[in-house]
Amino acid sequence: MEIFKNMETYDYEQLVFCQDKTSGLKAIIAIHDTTLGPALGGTRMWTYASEEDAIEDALRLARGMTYKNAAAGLNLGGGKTVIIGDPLKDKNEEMFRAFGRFIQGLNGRYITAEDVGTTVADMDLIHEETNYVTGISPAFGSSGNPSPVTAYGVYRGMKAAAMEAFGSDSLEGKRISVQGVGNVAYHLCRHLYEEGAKLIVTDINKAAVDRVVEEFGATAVNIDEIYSQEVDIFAPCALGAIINDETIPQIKAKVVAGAANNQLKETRHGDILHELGIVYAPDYVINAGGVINVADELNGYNRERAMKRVETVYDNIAKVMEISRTQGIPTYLAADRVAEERIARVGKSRSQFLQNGKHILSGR
Ligand SMILES: NC(=O)c1ccc[n+]([C@@H]2O[C@H](COP(=O)([O-])OP(=O)(O)OC[C@H]3O[C@@H](n4cnc5c(N)ncnc54)[C@H](O)[C@@H]3O)[C@@H](O)[C@H]2O)c1
Ligand SMILES: CC(C)C[C@H](N)C(=O)O
Repeated sequence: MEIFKNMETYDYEQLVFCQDKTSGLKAIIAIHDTTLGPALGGTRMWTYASEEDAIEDALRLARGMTYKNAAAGLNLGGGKTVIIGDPLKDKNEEMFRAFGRFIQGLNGRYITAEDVGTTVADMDLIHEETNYVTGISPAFGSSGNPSPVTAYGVYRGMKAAAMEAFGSDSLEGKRISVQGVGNVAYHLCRHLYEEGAKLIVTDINKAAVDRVVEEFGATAVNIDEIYSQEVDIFAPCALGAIINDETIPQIKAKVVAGAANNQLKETRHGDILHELGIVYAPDYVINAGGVINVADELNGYNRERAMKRVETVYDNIAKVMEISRTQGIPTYLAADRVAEERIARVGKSRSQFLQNGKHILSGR
């Protein structure tokens, strides 16, 4: 892999490799763009097939956070970490504390939070070493686990996408397939069940499936059967790249709207959905509830204020749909334009000099 060439293609600022032999920490922090502010993005722990796969995932996810934070109207840049390892077997206290010290070394350029494979308890360990971490225990005045809030945002965004596709944002009686029923999707299923939707679910974890079958009357299907279900809405809530050449021909849903990051394997798959008339709610717009919530901690966490802001996911999806419709472009492209225009606009005004007390001459 030509790392610098790859970084140059999408203009990444920084890639940090963190190694700690005692704890077994092998982490990669990717900082994509800090035009709008410090890079905020979660830490994923995953068993990658190769170091290259881990680097690629960190880079892709970090860029996604730049767009997510920009489109959500946050004054934050984009970054992400991947820790190489099995979250069920390889975690230890020293690992997260060592990682916390690496984050501290970046002096606020990167702020972390949860992602797949990490928990509030892990964030609390990081917090032992640095303040640049969010999603820590409410006992510290923090917002805790972001997943239920992400789920609420996805639910609201799904309603906005339904409005576009069906002319009504009611999900009552809608058939909705959900791929992966983990932290976010469990709460999403609860909202959908409470509104009267019919759920069809799958997961590689049987216990997770059983829970939503028992609690929300969901119907379970095999992993590879989820794409071809006769449903109104398909909600990808596991990992990325699941909208691809193999899956698109199977999809019968009129709407794709879910929590997973990087759902389109390639951008051309967003073009194909558009051509087929399938309404795609861009992943980083619809799943921004969690980051909106943890970002509020930077102002001293206020749940009411944070939840008010999470409500904007509905409006943000509606806006992207409107741009797509009026300009005749796919929704993923409409979302990219919203994010890129904001970064360009704000970046331009931030380029004007503003005394910040750290002028090079001030120490003389
Ligand atoms: N947690 C958040 O607040 C948040 C915020 C924004 C985006 N996301 C994204 O949403 C997605 C889900 O996040 P989460 O926190 O719920 O993670 P999670 O690990 O709790 O849930 C993911 C679920 O998907 C299942 N899964 C994995 N591979 C699968 C497969 N091939 N088929 C079916 N199921 C499979 C897992 O067993 C797990 O239950 C991720 O892509 C994450 O990056 C999460
Ligand atoms: C900051 C977080 C809550 C990050 C979250 N995992 C996301 O992808 O948005």
